[in-house]
Amino acid sequence: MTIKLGIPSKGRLMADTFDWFGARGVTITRTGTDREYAGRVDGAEGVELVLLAAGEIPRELAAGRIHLGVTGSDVVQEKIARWETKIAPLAALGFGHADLVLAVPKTWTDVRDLSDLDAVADAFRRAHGFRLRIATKYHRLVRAHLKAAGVTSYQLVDSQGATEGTVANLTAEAIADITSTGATLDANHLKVIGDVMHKSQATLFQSLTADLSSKDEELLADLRSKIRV
Ligand SMILES: Nc1ncnc2c1ncn2[C@@H]1O[C@H](COP(=O)(O)OP(=O)(O)OP(=O)(O)O)[C@@H](O)[C@H]1O
Ligand SMILES: O=P(O)(O)OC[C@H]1O[C@H](OP(=O)(O)OP(=O)(O)O)[C@H](O)[C@@H]1O
Repeated sequence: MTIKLGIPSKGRLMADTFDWFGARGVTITRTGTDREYAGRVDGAEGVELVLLAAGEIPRELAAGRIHLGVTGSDVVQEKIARWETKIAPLAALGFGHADLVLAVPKTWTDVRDLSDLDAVADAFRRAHGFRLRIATKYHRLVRAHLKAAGVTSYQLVDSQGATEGTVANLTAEAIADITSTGATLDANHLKVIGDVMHKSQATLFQSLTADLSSKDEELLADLRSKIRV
């Protein structure tokens, strides 16, 4: 019996997660070659490391295939319908900060907030015969935010990467994506409008659906007390 701990398999999110656990006396190390997705956990008994793409950790938590997982709060809320019923946040980890924002061309000087966008979107539809396109991979979060703001004349077009480029490529009029420094938006001549739709950061989550034997409950309680969450 082990507790399965899902950690992002690459990049800053992986390195910062290793540091966060290390600072609490739980040492995570990769084993094998650089390209081998294997590792070990020392300092807590019965914890198995599962290295996963950050974007897949929400699904694994919701399905109960891992007990604990670290990923951005944005991907959990985006990928899992009624996420609170399947996944519980245990601790915000203080890194991986990113804001989900809506952005339009800087040349749209009259558009500063969502009510301006709503007006432009209606005019766009009348002029072009189709709805203004917003490129994003955050469909659920963007739809919920625009619905709450009463914006209806738009369509989402899926973009799984390089989203800020879609406006110059003429496949969208606006984008919704995460930003941290703002450099990518700026380089692509875009400006943020309206409020931040979601403030994301790396978070330790617990699955509410994973099976736990009584031995697992003990292992989990031991790990949680060591990392103080
Ligand atoms: N520039 C950034 N600054 C801070 N956090 C970021 C940034 N880009 C992505 N993230 C965060 O990283 C997490 C993973 O994002 P995402 O699934 O897009 O991963 P990715 O890096 O594209 O990985 P993959 O290539 O494996 O899909 C998200 O929670 C997101 O908020
Ligand atoms: O505000 P900034 O600091 O410029 O960061 C924002 C960029 O970072 C992420 O992209 P990433 O580099 O992960 O590539 P992606 O476009 O393939 O998702 C995100 O999708 C933005 O494009």
